[in-house]
Amino acid sequence: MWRVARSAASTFRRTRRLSTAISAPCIVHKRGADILHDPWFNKDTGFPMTERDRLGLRGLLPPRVISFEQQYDRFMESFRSLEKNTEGQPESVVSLAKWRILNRLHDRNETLYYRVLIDNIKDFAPIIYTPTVGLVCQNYSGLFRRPRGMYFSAKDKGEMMSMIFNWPSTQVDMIVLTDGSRILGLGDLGVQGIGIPIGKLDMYVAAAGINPQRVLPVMLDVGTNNQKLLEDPLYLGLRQPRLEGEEYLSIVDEFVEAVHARWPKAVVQFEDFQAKWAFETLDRYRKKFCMFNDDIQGTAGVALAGLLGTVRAQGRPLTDFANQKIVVVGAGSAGLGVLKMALQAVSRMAGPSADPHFFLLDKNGLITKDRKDIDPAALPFAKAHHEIEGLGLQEGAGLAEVVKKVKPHVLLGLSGVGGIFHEEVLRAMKESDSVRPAIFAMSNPTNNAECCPVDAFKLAGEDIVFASGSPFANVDLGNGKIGHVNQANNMYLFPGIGLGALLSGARNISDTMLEAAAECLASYMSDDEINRGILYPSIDDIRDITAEVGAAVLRAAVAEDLAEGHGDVGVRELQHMSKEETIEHVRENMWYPVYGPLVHE
Ligand SMILES: NC(=O)C1=CN([C@@H]2O[C@H](COP(=O)(O)OP(=O)(O)OC[C@H]3O[C@@H](n4cnc5c(N)ncnc54)[C@H](O)[C@@H]3O)[C@@H](O)[C@H]2O)C=CC1
Ligand SMILES: CC(=O)C(=O)O
Ligand SMILES: [Mg+2]
Repeated sequence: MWRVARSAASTFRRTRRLSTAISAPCIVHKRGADILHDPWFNKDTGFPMTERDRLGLRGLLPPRVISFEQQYDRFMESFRSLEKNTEGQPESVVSLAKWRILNRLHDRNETLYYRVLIDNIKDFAPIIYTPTVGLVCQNYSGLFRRPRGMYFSAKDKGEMMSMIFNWPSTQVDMIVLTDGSRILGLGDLGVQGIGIPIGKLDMYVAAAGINPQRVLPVMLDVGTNNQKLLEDPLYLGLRQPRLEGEEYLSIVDEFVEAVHARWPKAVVQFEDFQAKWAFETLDRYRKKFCMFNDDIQGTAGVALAGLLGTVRAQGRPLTDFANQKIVVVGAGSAGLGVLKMALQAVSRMAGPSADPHFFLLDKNGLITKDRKDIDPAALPFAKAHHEIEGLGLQEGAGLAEVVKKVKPHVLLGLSGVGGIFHEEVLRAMKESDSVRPAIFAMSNPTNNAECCPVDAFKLAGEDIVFASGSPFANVDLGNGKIGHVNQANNMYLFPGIGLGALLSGARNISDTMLEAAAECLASYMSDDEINRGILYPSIDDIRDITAEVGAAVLRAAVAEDLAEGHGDVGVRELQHMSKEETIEHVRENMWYPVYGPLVHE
């Protein structure tokens, strides 16, 4: 069950390993300029003379050989000068300029790109991931220079089984798939949503050490209902309304079959699908192959780990989670996923007859059993009349009224609506029944956060525990005190879920595996950190936490008899590994960017 222990010290913390680390030779089927134009193999000026001779590169590069470390420093220098030169310019201009310089490196030399990303993950995650990735998706058609990933459109019906063989890599381990229908809190962005699978897979490479030659970002373009995009002459996607019903599902089915025909053991992460398709596809496929929905399941685990942290921050035993009053704002894929997992945790702690104190609101206010046309997925969390009449609440009550009357321990936003935790709501949280009220403004990107931390600490009090989905700076509370800002983002779990599923060779991803991931994250923080309001590890430790989460998921898959083994490591071997050996096994399987010798075949 839920433990509270500090894990072994980080071994991955901001290590700049020697570029001379020994790496197995890599076979290339190209020569000359073709290699320079292939970011998987390109080393730019870093090709040693022997390799230049071997691969027909002599004369195609300036004569001096530059070391990997020099190339690294040169890139970081240009990045820092860009920061300096763009000082004072609007934030969106600066963010896009930073994204461009990183993207150019990504397009040119993946080894160097992933090395700078891993070593500077805290600075670069906000560029390749939320919030800047949202801006990139919004401007995708204008920013487009060259494709990345694969695009399957409604016009490709009947062709996908052969199209999948157009992907140049022989092996794919990890796929992130979107239909672009709900990109962060930015709505339907159609084909432009491809930026999200790309950003998520960058996090897979950086955090989980998945080999970048084995990842595949995928856009399933079934049209868009975004009128502005349909009218934009530069829009790069299908100019038609979204497919619905069976027509829609037949496209997803065909894609899924094609993927599994070519790579039967690939793990598929569904990302940023609108709620109805997020739930429907999860139900449809989760027992059939190794997939999960990050917004429903990854978010749930991260939120639950944070919620358990807030119980500890109140100085209460974890079992007190069953008594926490939690108001969740947003009844979509993320909000419902969180409540479902929280309900399972309460049932485990207090028994199946437990009566959790959850309150759920959507755009029409408090959801009760009186709601007409209630979403069946929200029904288990809808309040009965007798549960709220004592509080003077009724169907559709507004957020401020609910917070004033419930005095919740936790206010958690997954609504996608920026600023919805306004002054009246935040002041009401000051009257919470908790000694450390918790405010989770989890919507992305930054402008869609339900509130900003400065307002939260100012209006709800300095004792709050605060988390947001996108990164914000800590708040200076004066008198030398700091209001800690946590980043409650599924990035702490999805890389470990995917990696653990992959290395176990799991047939599918069970609730037990997901619970193991959440439990691992929850138990990662020390009491001292929790008391200081720190609920999640620093993103600098993302490889370390991912190794532990991956091992927890792998062990859960083995224990549940879902594992089939991976590569030359069979189930029996996995079964005999201790917890520490499993963590080590996961670490050893993480790819790390170094220039290995290239051999032409
Ligand atoms: N921090 C994290 O790791 C994650 C954050 N998110 C964020 O959560 C947000 C929602 O995502 P989904 O649940 O997938 O979206 P969704 O579209 O499925 O659900 C949004 C929900 O918010 C409700 N809502 C809209 N306006 C509201 C209002 N004024 N008051 C109360 N409720 C309102 C809607 O009725 C709906 O129930 C997005 O901004 C997304 O970026 C999602 C997944 C992970
Ligand atoms: C973080 C994430 O998955 C989202 O905002 O949709
Ligand atoms: Mg998402």
